[in-house]
Amino acid sequence: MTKNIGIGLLGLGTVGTGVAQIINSPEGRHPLTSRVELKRIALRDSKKIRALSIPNKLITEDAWEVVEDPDVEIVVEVIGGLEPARSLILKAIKSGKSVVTANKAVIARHGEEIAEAAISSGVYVLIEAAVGGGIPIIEPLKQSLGGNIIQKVTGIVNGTTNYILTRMAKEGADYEAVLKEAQSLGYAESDPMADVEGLDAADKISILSNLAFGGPIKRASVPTKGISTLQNRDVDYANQLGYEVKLLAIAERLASNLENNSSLPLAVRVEPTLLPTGHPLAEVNGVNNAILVEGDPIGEVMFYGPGAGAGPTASAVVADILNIAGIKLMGGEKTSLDPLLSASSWRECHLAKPKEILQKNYVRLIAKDAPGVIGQIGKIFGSHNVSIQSIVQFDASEEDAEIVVITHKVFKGLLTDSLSEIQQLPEIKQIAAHLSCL
Ligand SMILES: NC(=O)C1=CN([C@@H]2O[C@H](COP(=O)(O)OP(=O)(O)OC[C@H]3O[C@@H](n4cnc5c(N)ncnc54)[C@H](OP(=O)(O)O)[C@@H]3O)[C@@H](O)[C@H]2O)C=CC1
Ligand SMILES: N[C@@H](CC=O)C(=O)O
Repeated sequence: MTKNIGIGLLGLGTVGTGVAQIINSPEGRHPLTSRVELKRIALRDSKKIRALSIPNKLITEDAWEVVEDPDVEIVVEVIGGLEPARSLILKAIKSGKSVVTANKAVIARHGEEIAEAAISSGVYVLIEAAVGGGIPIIEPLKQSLGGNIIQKVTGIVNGTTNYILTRMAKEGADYEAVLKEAQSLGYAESDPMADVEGLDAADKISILSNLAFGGPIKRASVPTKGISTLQNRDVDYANQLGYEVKLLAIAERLASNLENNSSLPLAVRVEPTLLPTGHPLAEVNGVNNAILVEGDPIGEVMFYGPGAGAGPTASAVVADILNIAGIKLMGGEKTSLDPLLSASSWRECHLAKPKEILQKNYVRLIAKDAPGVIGQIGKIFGSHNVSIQSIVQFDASEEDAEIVVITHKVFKGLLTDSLSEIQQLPEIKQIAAHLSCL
């Protein structure tokens, strides 16, 4: 019998612990599970090992020992952050080891460099856990949907913020308290600002966009707005008007026919968005994520499930480990011959200018409660060709009114121009909120 495949685990926190638990309990699982073996595990502080029976000799506080260990054939990177994660991954690849990572931050920024290194070393880098936690979405985009022209990917891809928004909307829970809870459940990033400011979702949509449309975009240029400034009253007004508010990550192609070799324009963004009640993503609650993919000829297909936490994320990491182990046990790696598994880019893509993007909008204005204000607002929108779906007045106080406008789809530039003009009206005190709508 051939020897088992040696695994080097970088990180033994929420995800690393989940991975170790699965590998150490192969009974009842796929037979390949008992053919992979933890050989070395790194964490920063070895006193922090959780309730796991792991022999001391496997543990090190020096992550480089893991990537350099000759018994390690697959390196699993679940330490997070950019450095030393990037350098450890590159070193592992250079040493001929395949890599499995859940680190979307590093893949969104250095994915091209890592993919190129992997191809030239003939090893795999698999990233299923980097987007959607336990939901299979990377492999479906790389393989199962390969025959489609993808039009749009719309996702709830951050479990922490969806958990917070759900608890706030359903129970009126306090933002700070629910965020702490999400941290203690292992959902949040080590710096939870990455979750609540939308950065984690922007990492994930950059990765999905690359897979869906065939080329990388500049991660730093993805327009990103999180939920930290979202106000309860907007969630409340949205609900009254028949919408749910979710942090959506969207990547959409803006051209159907392209001249050969020209760059594909994309609209990619992360922002709190109103979804009509009844939209499939409006029903996705708690830590769950969902990714709706629209393609030709498939139409719409939605991937749904737990988007964060030890078990679901470890499920995706271990699936990648077993994929690679299976190939190795069958007689070796063959990545450079296997473009679908390696997922290298094949086209140039670029982000469209914001003013070229069509979207529906929710705008909340605070105005003096004076006759004719709504008419004036409507007139200005009309003069910029911004068509209004609804305009509703809510009373904020005795003197002030809150006016909520929902527009039809309009170029962002036209909306911005009309809001600048509306802001000059003497009756308008503030443009208090501007969100997009589906
Ligand atoms: N938690 C989740 O639900 C999900 C997480 N991910 C991703 O998985 C990765 C890990 O996340 P998670 O498990 O939650 O993070 P944790 O903070 O819980 O765990 C990180 C682990 O890495 C160790 N570590 C950090 N830096 C080093 C270093 N330089 N050398 C050695 N060990 C180090 C930490 O050690 P110590 O504790 O001693 O500091 C800890 O064991 C991240 O990239 C995250 O984005 C992806 C999907 C879901
Ligand atoms: N912090 C992330 C973890 C999974 O990617 C999230 O909340 O989704």
